[in-house]
Amino acid sequence: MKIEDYVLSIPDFPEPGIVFRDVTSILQDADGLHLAVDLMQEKLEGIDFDLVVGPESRGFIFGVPIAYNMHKPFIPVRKEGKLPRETVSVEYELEYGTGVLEIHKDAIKPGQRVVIIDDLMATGGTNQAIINLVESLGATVVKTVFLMELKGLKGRDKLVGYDVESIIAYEGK
Ligand SMILES: O=P(O)(O)OC[C@H]1O[C@H](OP(=O)(O)OP(=O)(O)O)[C@H](O)[C@@H]1O
Ligand SMILES: Nc1ncnc2[nH]cnc12
Repeated sequence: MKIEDYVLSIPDFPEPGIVFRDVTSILQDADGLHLAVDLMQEKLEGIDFDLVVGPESRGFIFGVPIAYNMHKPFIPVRKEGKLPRETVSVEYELEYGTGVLEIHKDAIKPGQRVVIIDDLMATGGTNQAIINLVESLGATVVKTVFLMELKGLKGRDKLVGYDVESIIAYEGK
């Protein structure tokens, strides 16, 4: 089976007009999970990087196995108020809502080369916010790998000049 065959699309979730691309339908199949991690990890072959950053919560699902396989640290980006030590934070907008993302200040050092892993790009707001966090700590984002991308939401317009790849690209929203 191809990776896109594992994804169930749920209309009008979590609100009318959104077609939800359900990553859990990949995860609940052992072959789907392997294929997703392997295909995303392949996109990092030949890339020189120091650590993987992934956002709560679906970014954790793929970020951790890829970091583990490639023997790199994994740095979580979390929603407001969850991290126990000193953080830097940024406001961001989502396809449905707004919020604040935070990262531990001591987790990334100036000059480090960072890869961002997440399940899906919608508006690109989350990725842009993570780039802001990483750059505010003096580090560089060398690549982002998404499993899925909703091209109709034009997230790449926010990420001009950055190396962004996805495994499955949906034409619409
Ligand atoms: O490109 P964007 O418009 O920023 O949207 C994409 C983000 O939205 C989803 O996470 P969400 O914030 O819904 O949190 P979750 O992973 O905990 O469900 C998804 O996992 C991405 O991180
Ligand atoms: N349409 C969508 N499907 C799955 N996750 C999302 N996160 C933001 N938009 C989404």
